[in-house]
Amino acid sequence: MKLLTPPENIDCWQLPIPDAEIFYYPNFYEQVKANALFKKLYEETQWQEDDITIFGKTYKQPRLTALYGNNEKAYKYSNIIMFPKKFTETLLELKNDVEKVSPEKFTSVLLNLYRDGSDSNGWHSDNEKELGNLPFIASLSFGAKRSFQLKHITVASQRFKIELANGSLILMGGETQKNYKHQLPKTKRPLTQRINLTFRTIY
Ligand SMILES: O=C(O)CCC(=O)C(=O)O
Ligand SMILES: [Fe+2]
Repeated sequence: MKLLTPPENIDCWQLPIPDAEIFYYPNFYEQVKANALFKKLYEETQWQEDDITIFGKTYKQPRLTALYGNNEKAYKYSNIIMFPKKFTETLLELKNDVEKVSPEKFTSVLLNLYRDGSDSNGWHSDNEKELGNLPFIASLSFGAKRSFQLKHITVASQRFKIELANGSLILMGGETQKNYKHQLPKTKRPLTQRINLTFRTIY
């Protein structure tokens, strides 16, 4: 797996990987602001712990989640249906900031809270039909730095990872969700909590 490291002092970096359009902003928020946002999001979010069913067995999802949006449309994945709560002021502020650099506007945000290194998010593409034909996703990270991995769906040798820093933003567009799966693996390193927000359009 190839580690991708952004050049120093860069605002926005396109990941050098084939068949994907991914842009990384290592310092979308400066550290003091990012820390304050972590605390706010941690406290304000109505976190839920869902069960997932895989091959007939039920497990606790290895993270806490929440869905907020400006429409009523439910989001279904891995046998879970989530119904959105109304955007909070904090979430609207973040959506507005992200939309300044994103070519797309968003209806919804899915939040993930990884409580420690044993919380994770397994291999998947964000390709549910309600996200449209070419899903565009903007992903903000706060708190502990975690490794985000990508693997090409048909070319096994194309595997990449990037460390997502506190206050960073990553945009995934074009055919990224068609050609790649991504994951946030468990790690044995002792880690503090991380909050991730993925802004999406749910049609
Ligand atoms: O936590 C992350 O960085 C990834 C989250 C993700 O892939 C998702 O919620 O679909
Ligand atoms: Fe995802």
